Amino acid sequence: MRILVFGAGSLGTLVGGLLASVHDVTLVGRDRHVSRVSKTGLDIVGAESAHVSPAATTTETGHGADVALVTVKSFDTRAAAEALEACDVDAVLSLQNGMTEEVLESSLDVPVLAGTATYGARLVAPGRVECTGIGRVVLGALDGGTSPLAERVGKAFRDADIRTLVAADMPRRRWEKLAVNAGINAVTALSRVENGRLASHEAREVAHRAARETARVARFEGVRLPNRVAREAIDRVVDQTAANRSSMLQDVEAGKRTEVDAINGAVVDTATKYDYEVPTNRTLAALLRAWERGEGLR
Ligand SMILES: NC(=O)C1=CN([C@@H]2O[C@H](COP(=O)(O)OP(=O)(O)OC[C@H]3O[C@@H](n4cnc5c(N)ncnc54)[C@H](OP(=O)(O)O)[C@@H]3O)[C@@H](O)[C@H]2O)C=CC1
Ligand SMILES: CC(C)(CO)C(=O)C(=O)O
Repeated sequence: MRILVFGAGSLGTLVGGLLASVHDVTLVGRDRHVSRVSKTGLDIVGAESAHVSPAATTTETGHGADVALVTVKSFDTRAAAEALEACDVDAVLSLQNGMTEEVLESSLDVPVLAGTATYGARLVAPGRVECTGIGRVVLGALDGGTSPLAERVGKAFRDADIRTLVAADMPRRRWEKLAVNAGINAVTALSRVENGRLASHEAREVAHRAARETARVARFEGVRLPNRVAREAIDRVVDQTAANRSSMLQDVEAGKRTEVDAINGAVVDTATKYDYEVPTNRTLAALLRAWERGEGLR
């Protein structure tokens, strides 16, 4: 399968690198990284270990693919969609956090698959990516149901030994992941603690409230996500990723822009459509944006 990875940073480089062991992969990323990969190949270290030699470039122009993986940060999704319009790709799969597939679907006239990834990845140097945790990729039709395209892409991932589930209920899974990110990412970023600290702290109640608000908004959108399931998802992920510093905490510690707009901001924006108040998500989004617009970003 020909695979274009648009946004070869941490996650894109890890997933693209693993896929490169059996597929024709092209990484689209920034110059220092893709130049090193082109010259000396890619080292995958940590929980996964490999040396692969995918094609690597700074521009997507002129590249075709059976599927393009979108792995830019959520706030770069519209630019990614505009770039992919100029490419000859037959399908798109987002592995991003946040509700980004709608942006891709509105801009591109190819099928958009929904995806979530719980692998941990960190680009440690140009040409070198660390797998910080083996998780799973879950992918499927954006609106749910079975999809021969999703089955083909899922097989391609499994053929590369990537733990992959093809699911027919992506709407619910997306909203459940959003509830997890809305609760854990913002709370750990603002309190500067790893995920596991929430297990024994009153801040877990804040995460639960953000998740419950997200579940209510999901139900407004016609997605069956009970409050209990959202709350249990928070507790499960806090337990399973106890040592993780969430991606939002890592962004804050690095002085980088966060994905708050596509996470807590998306909950607020969607709730507003239904004239429904989500005070916890609104507060978390406001505090993170205040940090971003204050002294936060370097
Ligand atoms: N890292 C992880 O462990 C996981 C990440 N995710 C999600 O995956 C997504 C990506 O995260 P992550 O990999 O950590 O982020 P990164 O910032 O490491 O990767 C994104 C990369 O895309 C590059 N990029 C953006 N626009 C372009 C462009 N037009 N052309 C070429 N390169 C471009 C960025 O460069 P620049 O920074 O210079 O703009 C950056 O190197 C996020 O939504 C995140 O929440 C989900 C699960 C796990
Ligand atoms: C699930 C969780 C919270 C794991 O850290 C995550 O997706 C992230 O950090 O963005």
